Amino acid sequence: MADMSAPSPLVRLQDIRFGFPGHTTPLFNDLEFSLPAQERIGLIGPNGSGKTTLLRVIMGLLAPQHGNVFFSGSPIHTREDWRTLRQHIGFVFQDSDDQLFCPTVLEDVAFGPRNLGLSREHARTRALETLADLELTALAEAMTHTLSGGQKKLVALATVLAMRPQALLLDEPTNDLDHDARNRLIDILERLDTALLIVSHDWDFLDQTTSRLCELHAGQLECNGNVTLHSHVHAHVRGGVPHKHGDSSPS
Ligand SMILES: Nc1ncnc2c1ncn2[C@@H]1O[C@H](COP(=O)(O)OP(=O)(O)OP(=O)(O)O)[C@@H](O)[C@H]1O
Repeated sequence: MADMSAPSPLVRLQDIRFGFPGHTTPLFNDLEFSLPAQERIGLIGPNGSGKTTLLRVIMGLLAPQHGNVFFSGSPIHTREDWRTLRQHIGFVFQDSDDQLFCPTVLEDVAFGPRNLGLSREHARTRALETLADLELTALAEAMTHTLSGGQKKLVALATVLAMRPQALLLDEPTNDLDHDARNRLIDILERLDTALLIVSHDWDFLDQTTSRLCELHAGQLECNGNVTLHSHVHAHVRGGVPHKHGDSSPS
């Protein structure tokens, strides 16, 4: 019997079917997924399996042909519902240029808080705090278009964190990052208490930042059990990809 006292997951996908127009087979079929508060999930799957598309469905950027998206236990129906979800779930795009559109870094990072209704001054303070947390203060007045790919990625993360989200969806966050920036990102994510859903082909990064893996394969999502005490990545044959598993799984 369901535990009625269990808190609702932050995000839930119920019975999702989605296909792009013109494609004969849907990308997702009867897909189910839950992201509980503070859970850290790595989303893996072959190229073209639909990982980015899944993040876009969660954010309401693509509408499924069937099924429901829930935020904190409530099904999303209206534009206002989507607005609420987007205020609490931050999406860091694969391409930072899709995320950064203001002339300066500070303006970009203050944009989200302004949208949440904070005053200009409060939004600026929030943006500066967020940049300081990420050790990016030196970039505050920089023109966004002059940043390197790695700097843009961290600033894109700052634009989302400035909104104090309950969950972060990150699409291939280590692309464009050199070794130091990648380590900085790992440190930053470790310090957060938000839920995480990270799409990545970087196994080592997922091993360090997440505690469960979900694999997209043939339109379905398969998630392993909790991996909290003992986890490792190895070349276990499941869909031909390495995966992480917990004590309960056979090695
Ligand atoms: N706007 C679109 N219109 C039509 N087809 C699309 C569109 N966006 C993606 N697709 C197709 O949908 C499938 C899934 O794409 P998606 O980018 O979600 O996969 P992915 O798992 O993130 O891939 P990768 O690991 O290569 O980043 C691919 O076959 C892709 O070509």
